[in-house]
Amino acid sequence: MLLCCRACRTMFSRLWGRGVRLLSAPEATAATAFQSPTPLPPTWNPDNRQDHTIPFPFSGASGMRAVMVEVIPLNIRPFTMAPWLFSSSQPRDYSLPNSSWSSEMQKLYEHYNNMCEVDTEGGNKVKGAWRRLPSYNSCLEYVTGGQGGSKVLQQEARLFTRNIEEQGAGFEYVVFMKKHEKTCICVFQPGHLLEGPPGYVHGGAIATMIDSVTGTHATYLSGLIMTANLTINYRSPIPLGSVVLVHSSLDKVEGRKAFISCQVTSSDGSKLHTEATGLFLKVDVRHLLGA
Ligand SMILES: CCCCCCCCCC(=O)SCCNC(=O)CCNC(=O)[C@H](O)C(C)(C)COP(=O)(O)OP(=O)(O)OC[C@H]1O[C@@H](n2cnc3c(N)ncnc32)[C@H](O)[C@@H]1OP(=O)(O)O
Repeated sequence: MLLCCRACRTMFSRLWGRGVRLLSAPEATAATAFQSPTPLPPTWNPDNRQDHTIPFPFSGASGMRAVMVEVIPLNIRPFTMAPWLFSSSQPRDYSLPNSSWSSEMQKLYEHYNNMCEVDTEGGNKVKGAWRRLPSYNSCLEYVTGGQGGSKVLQQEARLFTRNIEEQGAGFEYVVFMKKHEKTCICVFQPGHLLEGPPGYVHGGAIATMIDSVTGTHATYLSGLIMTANLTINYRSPIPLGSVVLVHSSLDKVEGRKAFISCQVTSSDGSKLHTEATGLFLKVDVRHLLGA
């Protein structure tokens, strides 16, 4: 599906949370080459996204760009957002290593990354049990497309955990998802701006990471979700600048509800810092829009 007009966007908003994935530019190019029954509008040019800016009259927001989406009829659905919808360049993937990462953080990243699915030179994928989840600092705009009911989320909004510009000062983390066991693991290095008690991480920052990791996990499992309940027990303080693991596992799914449990441990797993349980409810995009 090419998001090029009001009808497509309306369809996209209806499919949101039911296995919709935005395609990357190379994927979109391949899809149009092999699957599109009709030629794409001349405005579609993945190599120069500035050229396919199109008017977006029904929301009042001009400059929306066309993107490709793919509907994936699987139980576990990727939920890759594409902030380049609003940008002429690829967004920064915050889950990739940077110079602030300690050697321990880097080592753990490589440990899990080496077990991920990889692309080979021939274009084939070598299956790995894990998948690194990319992480961006902004989400795309949601539209209802309904008459008079469209609402656009603030373009200036930024994901809470990714809005500290100084590398290493705030939340440095990467989430990996194990495909078949419905578990996620996050390697987390809390920076000095997350202080609570002297030298230790603030409980709210720990709660934020737990909500983010379990919420991301629930999103990949169920689509669009909201946290309904989070119960946290703090067992031992987390030193600032240390590296910890946030383990997330799906306990059960009951209708719209996903029950997830979580433990924050030292990097070798020997020390329990925090444990939590969360309830996530699958919601319709209209819930976010207050419709
Ligand atoms: C890819 C990037 C990912 C980034 C990840 C970031 C994740 C961050 C996630 C968040 O932080 S979300 C923000 C914090 N959460 C909120 O602001 C949610 C505010 N609450 C609501 O919007 C609604 O209350 C909610 C969507 C949670 C539920 O409203 P609904 O109208 O959809 O559900 P309803 O009240 O009809 O209840 C449905 C069922 O859930 C149960 N339920 C609802 N809230 C509950 C609760 N708090 N505790 C226990 N059960 C609850 C309720 O009893 C009922 O059970 P039964 O079906 O068995 O009768």
